[in-house]
Amino acid sequence: MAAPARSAAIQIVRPTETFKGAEAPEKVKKDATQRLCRNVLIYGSCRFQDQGCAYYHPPPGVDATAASPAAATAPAPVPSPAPATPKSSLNPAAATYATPDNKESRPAIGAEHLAAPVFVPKTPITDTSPQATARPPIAEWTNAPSFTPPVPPTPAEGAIHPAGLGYDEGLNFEPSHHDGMYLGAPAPMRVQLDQHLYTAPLPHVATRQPMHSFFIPDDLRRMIHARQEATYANPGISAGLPSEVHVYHSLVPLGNPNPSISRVYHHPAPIYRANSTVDGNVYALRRIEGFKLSNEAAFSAVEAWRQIRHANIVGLREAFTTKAFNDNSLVIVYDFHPSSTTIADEWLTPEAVNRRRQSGQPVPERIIWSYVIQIANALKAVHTAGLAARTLDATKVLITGKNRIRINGVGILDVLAFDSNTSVHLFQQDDLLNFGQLILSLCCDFLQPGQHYAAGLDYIGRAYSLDLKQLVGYLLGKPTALKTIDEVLRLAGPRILNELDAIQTYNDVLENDLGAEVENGRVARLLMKLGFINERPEFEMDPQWSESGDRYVLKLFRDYVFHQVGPDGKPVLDLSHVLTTLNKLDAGARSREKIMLVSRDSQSCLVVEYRDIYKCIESAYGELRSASKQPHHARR
Ligand SMILES: Nc1ncnc2c1ncn2[C@@H]1O[C@H](COP(=O)(O)OP(=O)(O)OP(=O)(O)O)[C@@H](O)[C@H]1O
Repeated sequence: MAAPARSAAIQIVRPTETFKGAEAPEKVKKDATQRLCRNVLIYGSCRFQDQGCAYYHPPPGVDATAASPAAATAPAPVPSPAPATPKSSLNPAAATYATPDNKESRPAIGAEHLAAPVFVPKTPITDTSPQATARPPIAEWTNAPSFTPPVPPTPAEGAIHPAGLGYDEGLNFEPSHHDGMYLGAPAPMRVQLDQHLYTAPLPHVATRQPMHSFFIPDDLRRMIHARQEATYANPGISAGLPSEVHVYHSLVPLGNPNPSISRVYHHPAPIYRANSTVDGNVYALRRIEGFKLSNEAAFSAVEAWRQIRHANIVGLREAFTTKAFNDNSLVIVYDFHPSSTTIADEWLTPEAVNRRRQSGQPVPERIIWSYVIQIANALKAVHTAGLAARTLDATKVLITGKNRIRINGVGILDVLAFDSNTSVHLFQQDDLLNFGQLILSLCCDFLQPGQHYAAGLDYIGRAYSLDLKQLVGYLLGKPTALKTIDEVLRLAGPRILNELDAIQTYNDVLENDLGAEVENGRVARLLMKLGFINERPEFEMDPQWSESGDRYVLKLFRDYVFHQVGPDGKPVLDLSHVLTTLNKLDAGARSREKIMLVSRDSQSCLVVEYRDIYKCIESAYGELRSASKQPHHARR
């Protein structure tokens, strides 16, 4: 086994030789043998220079000071600085080791110390003061069935987290479920972490199981995956479609590739997903088949629509005519909203209507108000810009994500049905009427086309609130100069606050999830660095590179994180331990928390601070990175 480097704050713990052979009480010898801890190291008193606290004390009833007075009374002596190994990034001046031996006679630390029997503390240390009296009798120590991770001192005693391993105020971790020993990780010495480095869920969004709080919630993850698939999935070459249209390529039909004449556009109007060669983004291309431009001025509205960027409107990017489809087509390019549906698909298909009838549940009023407010918001922006939506139809309102709606297909009728003689005010009045009909169709799925809306309003008055009935009645009322979107917003007033509240609460949830993902991203970067370093077969002609120097610490750390075993020898797959540890390491530049790393053969034991492991990673990764940048001839 390769020797670790001597490093600052890496204390190599060596068992005392205070009691040996016949001197050791029988019980203790038996216990030590059972634990594969050679000699009588459990009597050893190991003191750490940095914090002046002891991990380990002689058990009661055994007078360690008789054999080694210095160990019990004096703080750990500081050895003279050991020379650093050339590649260690750590400060050799702080290298020390713990032994109760007289400091004058202590040899300089060396690799041979790593072969010393492993030091495995076996009982909690709750008080390091000499006044401590409430210690268990020796029989309890030696008859302990298995290793019990020590309970760290209270914060007052050593600024150590009282909850012990597996807990963290910031991350709300689950406790570790195993009480067996971690291979090489028995001592959860902790200092308070920098809380700003951890994402704490807000109380009102922290209702999930703690482990789930590490990761993005399932429904959100599924939604994001579905969007990615809808954006990037390649179903192969679509027959009959050109390979390129203007600056767009890789066309994939959305919906019916050969639609009949659209109810809204009065032309066949297929829509395609396509990639832009200009910016690489994905767009939705609406093609109006058989369109012949008769008046250049018809395109004037396109520029006005291009200026409108609104959360409830599908953004229009550009429009052009083309013969790429072997006909005269108008193509209007929109933002692509992957895996979206429409209000018609969601609520007005015969299946959806049947489902509602069977369950006796109409479309919930909460959802209807949300749609009302979002559409009103969009229309306010459109009308304020001196435009009219003209396509407010259930098939042309996209639902993207959770309840977000966007008016789709804006600008198409401005080109198709260009009419410079009609005042935009009339089109805006049409918008309000279409708006009312859309809401009416959602509330009353029994209404037949052409049927008077009075029956619908009656039903709304019974099944929904009077506010909604009043609003729909207003929208469906006769056009007048006073009928405006502003009045609609006034009628919806109090409900707007509910919507605002819902949006902001959802925003909190998403920000919280984002925070967890930011940490996961940092952990992923850390793992990548460790992956570059650990088990590297050879570097700079040195096959032992990843096993020696700072890298040895990283190897032990990797084992500490991932390769722990329980007392029964079974692998411990404790995700909270992995994430806690890696998060601490990521915050490691400032963390003086110590952990104990023990080699697989239990012959080496290192006590290191997270910041030192951090330095080891930075140093080893830095070596790799500078070597990777060297020109070939400059390398050995
Ligand atoms: N901008 C867009 N981004 C992503 N998907 C879109 C976009 N616009 C439309 N879609 C998808 O394309 C599907 C078809 O839309 P389209 O407007 O052609 O519906 P339709 O019911 O076939 O309309 P029509 O009866 O007018 O032909 C929609 O259901 C929607 O899922």
